Amino acid sequence: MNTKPPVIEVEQVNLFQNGHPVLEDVSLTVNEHEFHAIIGPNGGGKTTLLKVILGLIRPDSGTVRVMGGTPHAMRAHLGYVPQFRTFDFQFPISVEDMVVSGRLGHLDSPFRRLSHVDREAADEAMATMEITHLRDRPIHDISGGERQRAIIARALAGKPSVLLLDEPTVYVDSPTAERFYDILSRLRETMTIVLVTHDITALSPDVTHISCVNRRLFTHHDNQITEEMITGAYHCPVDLIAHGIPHRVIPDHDNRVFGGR
Ligand SMILES: Nc1ncnc2c1ncn2[C@@H]1O[C@H](COP(=O)(O)OP(=O)(O)OP(=O)(O)O)[C@@H](O)[C@H]1O
Repeated sequence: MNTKPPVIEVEQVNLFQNGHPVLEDVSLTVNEHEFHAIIGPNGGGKTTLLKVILGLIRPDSGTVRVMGGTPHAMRAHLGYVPQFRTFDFQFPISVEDMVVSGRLGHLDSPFRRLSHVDREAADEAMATMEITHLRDRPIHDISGGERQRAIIARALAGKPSVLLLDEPTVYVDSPTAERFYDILSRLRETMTIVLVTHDITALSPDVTHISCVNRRLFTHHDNQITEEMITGAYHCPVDLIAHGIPHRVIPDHDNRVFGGR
């Protein structure tokens, strides 16, 4: 019998921002080695939900547990890849400097210098993300796909058990996204992956579970996007055409249905 607690357990979370509900009665369970995609429209609450899981935002009610503990106590197990646009790629550092900065959360004292253990973890992360050959290049001087792999390597340098990614494929073309998903599928052998995206056409076929969030959360316990989930979360009628990789067509919004937000 598996007695391990779920990797992530969100129970009946409600959260308001400026008096407006952003998450309403949200519950989500993610188990070890799942590749869980959270989809939903812009402004649906995807980033907020990730920040609640990370312990960066406290919900107004409900509970969040990470590997049975509080997000704060378990933060060393969490690797976070924020949205691409939050990084300043004009900053004058090399790819290696950027990746090794992912070790800073592991320094037990502000006076401890980076050790060979930190350097080795950064080397391993660069090898995993296939960017070792770029290590000395300035981050402003590499392509969008290479930058994307560098920010993920930075999260991997912390040796997380869970990798949480916010819109990781938003600035890359589809061959680059496919290569990136191959790497994520390999990573799932050693960690749990949670990915949020508004782009449901770009989802990996290796995703094991899909949830759809638009203030409320709808979960489907396999990797199919159902019409119910999309209609419930996007508040619009949707025709779904499945070809292994889910595809969808969203007709014009019906304002009578859409009026909710
Ligand atoms: N700090 C904040 N103060 C006020 N409102 C906020 C704050 N953070 C988020 N919101 C609001 O909460 C809602 C959800 O935002 P969130 O960024 O979580 O959505 P999202 O699904 O990640 O969107 P996107 O796909 O555009 O990144 C939005 O209406 C947003 O304006």
